[in-house]
Amino acid sequence: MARKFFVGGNWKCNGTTEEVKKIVTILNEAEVPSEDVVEVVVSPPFVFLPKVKGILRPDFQVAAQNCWVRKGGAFTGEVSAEMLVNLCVPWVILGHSERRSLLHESNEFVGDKVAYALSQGLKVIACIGETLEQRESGSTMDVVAAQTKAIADKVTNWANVVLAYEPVWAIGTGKVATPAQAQEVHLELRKWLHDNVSADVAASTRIIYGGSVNGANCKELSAKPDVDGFLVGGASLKPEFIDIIKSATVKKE
Ligand SMILES: O=C(CO)COP(=O)(O)O
Repeated sequence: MARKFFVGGNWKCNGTTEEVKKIVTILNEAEVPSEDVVEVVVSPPFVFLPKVKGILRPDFQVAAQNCWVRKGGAFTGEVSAEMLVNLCVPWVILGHSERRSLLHESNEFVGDKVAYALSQGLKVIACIGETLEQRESGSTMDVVAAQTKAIADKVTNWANVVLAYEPVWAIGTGKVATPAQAQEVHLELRKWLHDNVSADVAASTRIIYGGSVNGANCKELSAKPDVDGFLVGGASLKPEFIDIIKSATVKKE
């Protein structure tokens, strides 16, 4: 089954009303491949979501950067999956490494969040990835397999899940994984899905790469057979995000 290229823009905790307008204007004026070729999802901070959704071109979608693990209620400061559904926000990013490390979100907590968000009808960009220390000690695959297993243990239907492999050492560092490094982990993850979930899920689930992706390095990465798109941080706030979207048409090796 062909996997449609997916490009996510994670704006993280950035932007003012003015900057948000500017970014959306750039996106809206860009000529990019059609929705049949590439799925584009931008993820502003919660407070800008309704605004961005209201002015963004209809062929692009929005994602929240997080949501609460269960039904909303007395959880000060949290935003529930139900609220996102109510606002017609179709996607949510869960398990980002910044939340795993800074806010101590465990594999199990992320797995619960993914399952709950899916149960409410959201589509999920689920993030996994190893630290530099883990890579250097040779445990990359063990780490990403454990993170994926915590999700797989709670999820039965993978149709609305995109798996984002984001090595922590590559995030915001300018130190992008080589295309060979990304391909190696993506292929291993696909094998893991094949052996532990199903052949269908392995073949159809999009595995996207994140970590210092920019307009210059995206083409080489997107040529790799198991790189089904990107989750972009810093460069998603700049005009080069358009070049990254366009890398959807790069021929696979
Ligand atoms: O964390 C990321 C996307 O979620 C990647 O961030 P950078 O592209 O800024 O390295």
